[in-house]
Amino acid sequence: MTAVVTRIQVSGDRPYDVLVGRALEDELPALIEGAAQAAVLFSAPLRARAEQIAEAAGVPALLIEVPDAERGKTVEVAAMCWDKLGDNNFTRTDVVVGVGGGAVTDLAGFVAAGWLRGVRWVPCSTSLLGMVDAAVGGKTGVNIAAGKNLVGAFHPPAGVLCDLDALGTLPADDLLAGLAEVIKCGFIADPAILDLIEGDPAAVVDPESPVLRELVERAIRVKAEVVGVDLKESGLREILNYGHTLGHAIEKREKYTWKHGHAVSVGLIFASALSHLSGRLPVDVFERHRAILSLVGLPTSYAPEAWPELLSAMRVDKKARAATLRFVVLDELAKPGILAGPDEALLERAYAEVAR
Ligand SMILES: NC(=O)c1ccc[n+]([C@@H]2O[C@H](COP(=O)([O-])OP(=O)(O)OC[C@H]3O[C@@H](n4cnc5c(N)ncnc54)[C@H](O)[C@@H]3O)[C@@H](O)[C@H]2O)c1
Ligand SMILES: O=C(O)C(=O)C[C@@H](O)[C@H](O)[C@H](O)COP(=O)(O)O
Ligand SMILES: [Zn+2]
Repeated sequence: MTAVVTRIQVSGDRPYDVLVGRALEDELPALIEGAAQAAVLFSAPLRARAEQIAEAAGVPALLIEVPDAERGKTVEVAAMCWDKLGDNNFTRTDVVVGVGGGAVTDLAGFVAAGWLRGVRWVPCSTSLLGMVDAAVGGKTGVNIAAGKNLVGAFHPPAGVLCDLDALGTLPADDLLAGLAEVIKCGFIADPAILDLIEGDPAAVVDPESPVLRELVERAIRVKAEVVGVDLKESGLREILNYGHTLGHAIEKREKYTWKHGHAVSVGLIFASALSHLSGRLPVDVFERHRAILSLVGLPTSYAPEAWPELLSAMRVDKKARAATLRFVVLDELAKPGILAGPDEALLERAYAEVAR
């Protein structure tokens, strides 16, 4: 039987496809046509897959190993990669390939965006979170001391490969992290996602299950529709940041040792509490957040004493405008909006829902 490949188009000035399927490495040569060489960025756990992808590229490939997870998402690591491209005479027709989870593909995209002011790149996503979110939409970047993803560029890829075979080796906790972004998509745009998870929570953590594939494709479609009309986050794209204002603050406080998806999970409780306590979101939808995130085993609470530090970290969130904090909230299921400048008492009451 021929394996089915699903192609989801992302529109925009330079449209591209997100491919979901199995054994997708043979799709790479078409995406990098005209390149004389490829730089394949990867971290240690993905060495074997990176070598396989480098082999399939059909052009000489420079393998560049970077530190794993958030340790690789730094300006210093990006500079190390640029030095290697320079040493190997990378020109504008050459291509950067990222093989890994969201951390490696965010870095690879940033390296590509900076090199010669922008060369082609292809994320070969290997984590659930990467497939449904990080590899799609052209947000690339690194973390700095002041906060998460504060330096980066919008630089859409030439195409995205989401090879479901990779999920077979993904640690269970990282699969869970990806589910947080899938659940986010359920609340902001596609409630069928929530029904699927609530209907069969065991299937959603089985890398072989058709339910997981359906969730991957649904979440990608949500993201593709949004970034296809608002690449640079001038409006609509902000909805993808639901749960992230507090989530990023937690990641910073934890010195990036918490998984992004776990921090977003706590952030979703906070954002839904803010939505409800500001009189916008009915209580049942608010409570559904805690229920579904707990059902799959994601965290829903965080340290009570952390609030002052988190509030200060949230002030450098990209959605803030001058001193005004802005949050993505829900008015009802699948109806996101913006809450600008909530008073501190309201923020504290929402945090009490997290700190319990
Ligand atoms: N650019 C965007 O739009 C966007 C969207 C969402 C998240 N992100 C970023 O993505 C990052 C999180 O991504 P993540 O959850 O994939 O974490 P990650 O990239 O840190 O990967 C988590 C761990 O899983 C390992 N791993 C990945 N795939 C594997 C596989 N198939 N087999 C074995 N091990 C594997 C990695 O080596 C790492 O140790 C964060 O930095 C976040 O800010 C970016
Ligand atoms: O693609 C987006 O836009 C998102 O907000 C998706 C988020 O899940 C993702 O974590 C993104 O990297 C956050 O972007 P940031 O601009 O807040 O750093
Ligand atoms: Zn995210």
